[in-house]
Amino acid sequence: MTDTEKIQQEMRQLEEQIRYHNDRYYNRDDPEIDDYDYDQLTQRLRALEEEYPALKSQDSPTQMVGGESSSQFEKVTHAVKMESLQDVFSVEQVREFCDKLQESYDGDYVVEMKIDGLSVSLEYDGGKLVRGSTRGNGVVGEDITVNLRTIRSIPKTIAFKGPLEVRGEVYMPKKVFAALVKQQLEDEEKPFKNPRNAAAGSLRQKDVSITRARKLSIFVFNLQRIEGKTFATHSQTLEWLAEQGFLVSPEFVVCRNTDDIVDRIEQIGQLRGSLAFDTDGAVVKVNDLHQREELGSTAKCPKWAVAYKYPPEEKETVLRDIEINVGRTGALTPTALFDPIELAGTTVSRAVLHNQDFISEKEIGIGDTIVVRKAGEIIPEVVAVKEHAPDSQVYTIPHHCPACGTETRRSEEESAIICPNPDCPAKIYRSLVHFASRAAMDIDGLGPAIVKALMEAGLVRDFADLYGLTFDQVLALEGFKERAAQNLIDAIERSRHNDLPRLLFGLGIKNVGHRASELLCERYGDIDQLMAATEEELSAIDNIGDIMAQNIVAYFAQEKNRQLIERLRAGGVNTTAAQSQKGDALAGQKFVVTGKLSHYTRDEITAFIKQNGGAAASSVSKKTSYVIAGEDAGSKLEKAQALGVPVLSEDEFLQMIGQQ
Ligand SMILES: NC(=O)c1ccc[n+]([C@@H]2O[C@H](COP(=O)([O-])OP(=O)(O)OC[C@H]3O[C@@H](n4cnc5c(N)ncnc54)[C@H](O)[C@@H]3O)[C@@H](O)[C@H]2O)c1
Ligand SMILES: [Zn+2]
Repeated sequence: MTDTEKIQQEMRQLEEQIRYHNDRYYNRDDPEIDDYDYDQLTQRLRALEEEYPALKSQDSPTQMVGGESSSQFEKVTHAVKMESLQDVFSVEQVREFCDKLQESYDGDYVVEMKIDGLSVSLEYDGGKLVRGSTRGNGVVGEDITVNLRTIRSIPKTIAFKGPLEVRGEVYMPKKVFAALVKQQLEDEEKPFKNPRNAAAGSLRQKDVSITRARKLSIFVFNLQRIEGKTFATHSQTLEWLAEQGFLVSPEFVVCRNTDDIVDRIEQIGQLRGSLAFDTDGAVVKVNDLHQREELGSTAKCPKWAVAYKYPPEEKETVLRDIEINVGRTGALTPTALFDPIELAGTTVSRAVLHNQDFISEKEIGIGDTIVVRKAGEIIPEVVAVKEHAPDSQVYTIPHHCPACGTETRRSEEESAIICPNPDCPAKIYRSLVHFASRAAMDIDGLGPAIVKALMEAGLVRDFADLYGLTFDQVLALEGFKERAAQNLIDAIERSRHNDLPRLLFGLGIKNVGHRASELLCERYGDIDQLMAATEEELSAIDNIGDIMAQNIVAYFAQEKNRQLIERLRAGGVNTTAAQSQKGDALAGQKFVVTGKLSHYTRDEITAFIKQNGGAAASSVSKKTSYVIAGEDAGSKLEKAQALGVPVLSEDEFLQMIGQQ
């Protein structure tokens, strides 16, 4: 291979890697690598493209903004392109940027915090919020108005009555993120990696109640478009937007020269750990709006701004021990315990080591000096071994389960070491904790410590045993007074009446999360129907994959599990679903409900649509199959008539689904 060919090959490989990570990050909200490592890839590709312009691909990912819009949402074409930012990784590069600008510009700059969230556009007209959308690929984004309406810090009405579009960053406060991850770990769900992905995953949701529960917030950082008013500088627009009720870029500072800019970047760097939100950099912007126009943009970024990215903080410490925990599925997970260090504003002394491959690859041994990194709010991770201890050996996960002594084995599919014993007390313990957790059966007061006590007293060996517990048995446990014992018995009693998705999730069938449980229960009215379902039937349901279908069938094929279900039923636990789907009569059809209805509320009608396999949208388009119009239906009805979309009365719709 010639040198040129080698470079070309490297470039194509980098493009492919970057595209893969873009998809995980933007489209699936589930990145595999952290931003720092991702930025290394793009920097390398950009450097090669600059050096060898002839080898650069037409559609190189360095020229593209963000991701694709999901077909789950209506598309929105942005009136003003939502650009990305050119980023730099050293203060020298910030100076270069300013020096170059100052050849033609001698005005002020604004330095802002770069909030690590998700970019959105908000459009107002007549003083009302009329539409909100994601950035998407910068030109076409997704209509997420209903989701954005759940965010309290987004004003729904403003004093200004003209057309207005602003751009802001939706984020999840650090505290909310920490609580969410804690809950996800308790429920043994895959936790979000950082607040940015949590915000994106919460916002791009079909189920608006999830968005609402996630307590997102926003900072508005740009005036995209306005009619009937003009401004001279960016800082004036931010001040005016604040008067209109927007939360604008926090503590933005106007700087006169490069030294002030650099000082401010350093100050923000100091502040980052103590802020209530996650930041991944500082943005330097030309303040003069006329100058911005003059400077214009590249294919992807404005030329009047630059984003400085802070390096992730890394520290050295000594690895003192490795703790092994046996999870619900039997996987032995190793956790590093090291001398406490301060990282990104918090004290850390633990980091997950994932699996044996991770440990072997990095040659991690107890006593070694290790490097630990934490980028913003990201869970701390061991980057490398800095120095091996003199007698250090690469750690191996034990060959026997620390909880039951059974010989462990390697599960290739998860590259995990697992305890194969179905009666392993550690597994039972974790399953019971999961079963009782908030997202599952929600048995208040049945936390890890009580589960342990019940197991040690020999009272509980599986879920069904919980429903045979008596007041006297609980009272006899150490530390239980009458009141507490009664509360626990009452909470167990309440859980008998839970809807089926909770029970299903609580069973802990591999890969069957909270959402999947709901989907399954919409399709199957009770557990017997679900138990009778075949793999083909299950995997035909939207969002239920082949593997999940296999796991469900395998779970119910086991005699032991079938008996467990019978015993739960005998213990009075509800096994029917309240919200089961009646059919798929409306499959593939899209409805818009408008006006005042007489028999049902709009939400109820929407629920009927969904139960029958249809989809409900908030705005009428050519793709709308029917508009269901009640009394006083306004503009949506007019639009339907203009587009020739069929209009149904409430009664007609109810007849259609066999309700009348
Ligand atoms: N880990 C991964 O796999 C992966 C994959 C793709 C992208 N990424 C990360 O995503 C980023 C690239 O994404 P990008 O194109 O959105 O660029 P960017 O995040 O570097 O910068 C642009 C964004 O900054 C936001 N922003 C926040 N505060 C702002 C402020 N005060 N003023 C102006 N803008 C502000 C805007 O929403 C804008 O969209 C990089 O940090 C990269 O590391 C990571
Ligand atoms: Zn075991």
